[in-house]
Amino acid sequence: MAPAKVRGILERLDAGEVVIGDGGFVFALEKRGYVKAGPWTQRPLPSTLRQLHREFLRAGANVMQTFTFYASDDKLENRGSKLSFTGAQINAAACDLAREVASEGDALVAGGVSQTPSYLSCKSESDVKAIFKKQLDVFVDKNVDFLIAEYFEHVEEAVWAVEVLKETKKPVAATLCIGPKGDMHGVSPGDCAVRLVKAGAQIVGVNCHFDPLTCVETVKMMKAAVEKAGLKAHYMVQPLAFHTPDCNCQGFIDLPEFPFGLEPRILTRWDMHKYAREAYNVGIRYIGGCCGFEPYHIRAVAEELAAEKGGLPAASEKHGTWGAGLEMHTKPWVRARARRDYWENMKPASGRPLCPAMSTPDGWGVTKGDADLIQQKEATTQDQLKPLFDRTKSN
Ligand code: MET
Ligand SMILES: [Zn+2]
Repeated sequence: MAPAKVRGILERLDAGEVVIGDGGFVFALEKRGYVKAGPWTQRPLPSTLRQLHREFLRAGANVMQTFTFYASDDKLENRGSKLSFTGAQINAAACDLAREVASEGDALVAGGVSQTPSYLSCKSESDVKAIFKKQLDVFVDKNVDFLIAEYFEHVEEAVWAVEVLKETKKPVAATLCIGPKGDMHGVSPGDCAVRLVKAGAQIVGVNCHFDPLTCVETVKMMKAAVEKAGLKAHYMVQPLAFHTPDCNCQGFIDLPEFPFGLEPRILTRWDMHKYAREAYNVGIRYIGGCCGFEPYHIRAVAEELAAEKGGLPAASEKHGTWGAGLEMHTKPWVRARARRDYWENMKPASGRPLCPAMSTPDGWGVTKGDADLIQQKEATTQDQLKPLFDRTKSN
């Protein structure tokens, strides 16, 4: 049960407050060796999740998202996973853990649904909605504070998700994983946002797939279109913590480094200051992170917005704004870096000889409606992989 005194998401946003989101769970847990890239969510992970939620809370996050990314029954069955847990069990455990940690601070619990293999495989609207409904039943039972439809490449599916989530009467946020070029069917960010608001989402924006400033730019386009249509909404952004200047409309999924070689692209904490300020300046008030975001990235967002938030997060005790914590460093030249203008102007070297600054995205251009994207339940065989390997070689 939610403690009565915690103020809701709309109450906070309506009052003009900044709400800080959490970070990238699937990527963080994959690196720590607890989830597999692709299926991502496959089982409850009590102690690991509790610790990660706590780290984001300590870093200043006001929202604990349930670790339910891709935890719909159709995705869990996907690609031959032999699972010992049902979707309902995984979703319920995720809600309990998020609530346990949220109650340790002033945080809210958000139940999340994401795009489904059923949609990509061209199943009907009612089939896809039934998948969302199953996850939603658990979120209602566990009384999450609000709902997020996140990581949708096609606005049509996101609208279906919002329509289902709305039935609960809980606040609904919707974020697409798109950039300025729009969704995978070519619908512009502005049109996507208008459709989501009309479907009933009170908070709209983007998550994942692109770097922070590209995501902020995309949400700015959404905001302009929603306002032009005479509608009202709150805005939200949860970008990657990777630089993606070379991406096409499919975002970082198309980069050759995805998902196991992205490290050289990670944003520094100082890049995060710039992101947080940009997002705030365009009027976005729910500011968080997605893949690549570690707790220290969220701490940087919270530090940049400390004046607006009315204070620093607990984790800043070990940091000090703009490197102030270096005052006690052993080496004098490092102590000399305990100041804002040093970190604000420092250009980090990549340290990687012979590496290009940018990559060429794969650009297979496969999306919903394309036979190659029909999802299967069986594990992919070597025979099925071979033509894919060959195609990559010829690119
Ligand atoms: C691939 S996007 C993943 C979003 C999810 N909220 C996570 O952080 O894990
Ligand atoms: Zn992500």
